[in-house]
Amino acid sequence: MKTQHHITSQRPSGMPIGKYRAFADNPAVNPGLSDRTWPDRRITRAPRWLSTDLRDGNQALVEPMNAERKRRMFDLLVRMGYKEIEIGFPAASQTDFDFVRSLAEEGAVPDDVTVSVLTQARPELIHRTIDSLVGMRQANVHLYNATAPVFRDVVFHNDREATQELAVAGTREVVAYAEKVLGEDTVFGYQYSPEIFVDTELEYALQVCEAVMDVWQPEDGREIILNLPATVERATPNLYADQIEWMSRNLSRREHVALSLHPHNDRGSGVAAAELGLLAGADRIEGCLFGQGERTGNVDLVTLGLNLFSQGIDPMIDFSDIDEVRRTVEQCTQMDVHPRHPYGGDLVYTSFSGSHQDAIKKGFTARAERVAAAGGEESAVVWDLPYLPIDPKDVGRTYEAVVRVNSQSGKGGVAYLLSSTRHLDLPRRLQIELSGIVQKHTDAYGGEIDAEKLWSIFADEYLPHTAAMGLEPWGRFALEGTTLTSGGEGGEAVLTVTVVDDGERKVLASTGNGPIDAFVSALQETGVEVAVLDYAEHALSGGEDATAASYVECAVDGQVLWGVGIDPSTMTASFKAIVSAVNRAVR
Ligand SMILES: CC(=O)SCCNC(=O)CCNC(=O)[C@H](O)C(C)(C)COP(=O)(O)OP(=O)(O)OC[C@H]1O[C@@H](n2cnc3c(N)ncnc32)[C@H](O)[C@@H]1OP(=O)(O)O
Ligand SMILES: CC(C)C(=O)C(=O)O
Repeated sequence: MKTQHHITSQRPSGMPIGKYRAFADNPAVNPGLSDRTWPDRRITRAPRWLSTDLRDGNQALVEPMNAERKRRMFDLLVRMGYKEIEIGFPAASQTDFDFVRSLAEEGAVPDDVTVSVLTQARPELIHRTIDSLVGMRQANVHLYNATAPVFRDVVFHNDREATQELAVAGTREVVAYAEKVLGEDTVFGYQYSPEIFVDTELEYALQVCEAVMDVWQPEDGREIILNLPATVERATPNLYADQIEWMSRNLSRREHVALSLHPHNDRGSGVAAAELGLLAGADRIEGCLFGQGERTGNVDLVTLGLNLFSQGIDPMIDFSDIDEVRRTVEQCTQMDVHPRHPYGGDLVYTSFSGSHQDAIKKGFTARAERVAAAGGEESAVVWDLPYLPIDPKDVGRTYEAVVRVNSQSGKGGVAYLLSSTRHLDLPRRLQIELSGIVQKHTDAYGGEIDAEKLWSIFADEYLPHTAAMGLEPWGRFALEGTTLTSGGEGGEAVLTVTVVDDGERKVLASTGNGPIDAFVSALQETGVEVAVLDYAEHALSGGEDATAASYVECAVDGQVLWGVGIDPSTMTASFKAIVSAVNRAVR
């Protein structure tokens, strides 16, 4: 046999790559830091979060949220613990304006929450925006204008000076109008975003931000939020981190600046960009739950928060009922969260494949032992489970969905499902036998075997006389009753067994070293040769009428196979298990 070392069949795609340029090659946007510090840093605490679900998220919806859906989203964000919430673009529509007014008039914004509203740098829009805030306790106006060359040239037909002047004049207008309109009761703050920051020449972006700061005059107790958006994500996240570190180093009055990130996800690396940007010195992140937002979305606040959680860092946001969060977001946005979405998707804690299920099952067993050794103190034992980066229970998921069985599954998954839903702890060789039986079903019918279906397959195979799932009883033998008396010669067990053998009631009497030995001898009277090879049992529930499960591996006329019995009496459960094995052998 030859071994293959290289795949050599790749060929040029023929796609028009000549149209594109490497972003990193532009020295105006790539600071080319050789002394960057972010790669050696660690994130040790949560940043300030701003949810822009009601603005950037909302403006990206086919059908923007109505007042009722906006309110439901707002209340969710407050419940989860977001302290900065962008509640809309009040100048965009009457719905947005009225929503802001309703929050102000109903006093619906908790004292520790600051709302924010977005506006273009156009006086009439600024006025309308600030008018919406009257009576609000704490509010930020967020003003933006695009600063990147293609926007200056193509969209605004403005040179650098005029673009900077738009930002400066807009800021002046905000300050002047807010002073005129908002009363003493409103704590008023300001945020500026050079939109399309990532494509803007860095020196120029810095210059515009400085000019805006000169108007706002940040100082102690008067911060400015400077938000540096990856309006369209354009490069690998390390480049965004370099840009952020460069800005953070070069901004004057840095101690009065809340340096904010606003990543989008066009290249699918919004989360990575946000995390590297934090390492690079940012203080604050703007995003949306489950990454709603323009095109491929804003950065996902759920993933960012739970990424922190998985590292033992408090996200300062409550994700303990992730399904409720997801349901509310789906209702409000009328968009589905993908089943594979990190942390919140339907399938993200689920394993179908055999080796994963096996490892998870072993992981749960090992963890239970460690927790027991720690005196039952769950949080004293570090989470370290195969394939599960966080404990699904911590976000309100049950363990039932962790393992789902289909044609890719093995014994571990099948055993896990029976154990978690029916509390049956099958011996290893029985797991292997059952897995083969389940595999035949999945091969024949495809699809998933859920817990109910698995139980019906199991009951039909091993418990044919249990009135489970309305299954037809089958099998040569049915056990009607047994009477055990001890005290035979030499302390032998003396047993009377009543069975129905192919429709005929038989009363069999026998003796043996113990009840099982006597039962096997009784069956021999019917012409069946049985030897018990292995035996296991456990209780199924606590209390006086605890039900027992018995598993018996038998050689029946030379054929080795398992039987299962369930009965309130351990002894009867083991007799039933032997009958189960015999019936299976002669089926
Ligand atoms: C990256 C982002 O997400 S930015 C936020 C974007 N969100 C939204 O736009 C949602 C809400 N927007 C709207 O409802 C509308 O755009 C409105 C009500 C604000 C304005 O509507 P209109 O007056 O009809 O203008 P329109 O949306 O077409 O805006 C384009 C004009 O605004 C100018 N403009 C765009 N952005 C800005 C800005 N930040 N500051 C000043 N002027 C701007 C454009 O240059 C253009 O001017 P022109 O007509 O002289 O060529
Ligand atoms: C207004 C700004 C912050 C924005 O939404 C963007 O650049 O994506």
